[in-house]
Amino acid sequence: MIEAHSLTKRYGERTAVDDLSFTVRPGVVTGFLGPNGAGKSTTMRMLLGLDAPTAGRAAVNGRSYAEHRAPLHEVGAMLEARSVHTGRSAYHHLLALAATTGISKRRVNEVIDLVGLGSVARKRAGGFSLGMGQRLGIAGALLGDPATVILDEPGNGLDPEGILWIRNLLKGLAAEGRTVLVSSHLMSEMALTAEHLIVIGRGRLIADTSVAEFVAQAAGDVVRVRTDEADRLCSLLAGPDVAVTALEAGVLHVTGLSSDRIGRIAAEHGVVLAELTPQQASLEEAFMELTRDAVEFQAPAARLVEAGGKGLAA
Ligand SMILES: Nc1ncnc2c1ncn2[C@@H]1O[C@H](COP(=O)(O)OP(=O)(O)OP(=O)(O)O)[C@@H](O)[C@H]1O
Repeated sequence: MIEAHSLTKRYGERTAVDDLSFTVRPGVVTGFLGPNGAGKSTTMRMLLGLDAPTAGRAAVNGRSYAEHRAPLHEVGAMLEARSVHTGRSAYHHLLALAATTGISKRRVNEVIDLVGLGSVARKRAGGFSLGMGQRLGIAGALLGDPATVILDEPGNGLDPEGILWIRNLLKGLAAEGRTVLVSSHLMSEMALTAEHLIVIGRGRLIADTSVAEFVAQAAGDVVRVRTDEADRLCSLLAGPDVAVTALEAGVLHVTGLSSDRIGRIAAEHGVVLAELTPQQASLEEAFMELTRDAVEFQAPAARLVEAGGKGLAA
């Protein structure tokens, strides 16, 4: 179990993490999401005692990291996959790590097999690909057979097979009753891996919810409508809380009205609909929607136009 209580970290004027509280429970994979610069890495470093909070406190399995007598057995982490002595082999890197906490050679060989590095374990880690480096980082995190695992972007640099492997690994670790907190930018992957999400933006908590609820909350009542009379339908749907976006010719995305209501309005006015589909947002869309105000660097977004307003956004 991981607990953050009002965690705050300031760097001079900049507040990287702002009064952040959450609990990560064992048994499910929890995704840790947020736009670039949201404070994910800073939070993870504070959970691991690598950064001191300006205020608040963090606990892993009931105690702060520093209070654990054998921290590698409590929490395994991979923050930067490349924090490896590049001249050492994967085997010797792990052996050196193991030696500091009395972990056996047998366990070193076990984790090497677990992450699929058996054939290259005696090679210099400096020559490893990004994906192999990630596997080595994960091996290091699992060395102490920890009850809690914290991984920052573990899928980085992995090919599709590697991504599938990490998904199954994380789910397996959670199924064994471990606490698994994992950050990622790969939303589609997170949707398949995580059951629960903690989403932050500008250092603050945006959501602490299940993946299903997160998506449902963001999806709102978007309905996809296809018709040859898009402009006319747009005027007919006009209302104070209704927004219509034209994504392509003849296709409208409507929010603020149910598909039932849209269908009735169209029928009343003889507008023929070729499609009327309530939309399920992807995790990516839900994430973009809920963190829109929290991103640091923003590209111009697609324009939304009130139905019946000055026209449709292209
Ligand atoms: N050592 C530091 N000194 C000053 N500012 C820092 C330091 N570390 C992080 N920051 C700032 O704190 C904020 C949060 O950074 P952090 O790396 O935790 O975000 P992140 O969510 O992990 O981002 P990314 O997804 O890009 O990795 C950023 O604005 C960053 O510039």
